[in-house]
Amino acid sequence: MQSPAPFARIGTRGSPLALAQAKLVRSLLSAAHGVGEDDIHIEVFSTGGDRSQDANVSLSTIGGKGVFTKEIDEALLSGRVDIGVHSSKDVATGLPAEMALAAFLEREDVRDAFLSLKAAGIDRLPEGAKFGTSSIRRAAQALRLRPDLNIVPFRGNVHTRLQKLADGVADATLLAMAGLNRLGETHRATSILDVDNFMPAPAQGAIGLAVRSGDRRFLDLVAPLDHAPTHARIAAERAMLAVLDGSCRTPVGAWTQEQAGTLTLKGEILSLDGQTTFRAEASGGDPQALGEKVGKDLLDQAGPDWLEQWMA
Ligand SMILES: NCc1[nH]cc(CCC(=O)O)c1CC(=O)O
Repeated sequence: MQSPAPFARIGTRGSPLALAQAKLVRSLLSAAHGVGEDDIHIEVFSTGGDRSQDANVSLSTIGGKGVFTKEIDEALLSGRVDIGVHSSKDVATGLPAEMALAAFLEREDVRDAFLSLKAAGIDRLPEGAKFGTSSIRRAAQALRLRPDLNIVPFRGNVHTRLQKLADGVADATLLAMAGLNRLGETHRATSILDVDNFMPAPAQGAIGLAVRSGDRRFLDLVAPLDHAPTHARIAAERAMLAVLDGSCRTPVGAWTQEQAGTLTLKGEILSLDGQTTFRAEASGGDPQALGEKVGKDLLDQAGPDWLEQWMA
């Protein structure tokens, strides 16, 4: 006998952070629609990003786009799951027309944390200290302040990285406060970094829900979970990133504030060594137009060949 179809099927990665996020979405869906949590299934997928993690391969080597989402996207489009739950910053710009990031939960702390068992802040690290990060944005921002730092590759889920820190693989690292908070590991942050020196990744700290664009039932189902101010901020930051080509080889930071429906978006692009920075800022009410404006301003400042010049 075939069991009845569940109310909804959620697709997620299997890391503790991804599972915590999927369970949060399940409980919110359950409350919003008055259905039991056991009627909302969580399906776990291993993505290319997860599989390459053990080998400590850098993400830029794998080649980026959707490396943490591809298998879930495919399951969504083929109808194996109905809702993909993602860290929005891991979702590529330029999604296929058949799928959409339809809702965003209220954004967590957008900032990065500094973590070290040896120094109270980045300025206190000894000359040439090992700075663990596989994020080209974090590496460039750290090198901008401390060109002497020795950047070492640092991948794996949050707990793996905390263990590597304890093992002395690096003297310090940066992690998103959002991830630490969602895992109940807030206390692991040595200090929280200011957004001017450490502008977060576009869309950092926001859980995004992907659904099939034409599937009215699930569009309606996730709608009550959408937090409009977060949605607007993420839309602006993703529009900016799309203009910059969304290359994961490009250090990009973004930070949006919202006040009474007006967004202010700050963006920056950096050279890999952190020694060149371009910044732009604008305000407006239309997230898409605002993001495109700031993105184009950054491209104009840097010149059309900036990618090639800096990445050569
Ligand atoms: N690529 C890993 C990743 N994707 C999203 C988060 C943090 C959670 C978030 O931004 O919502 C992290 C870990 C980190 O950067 O520390």
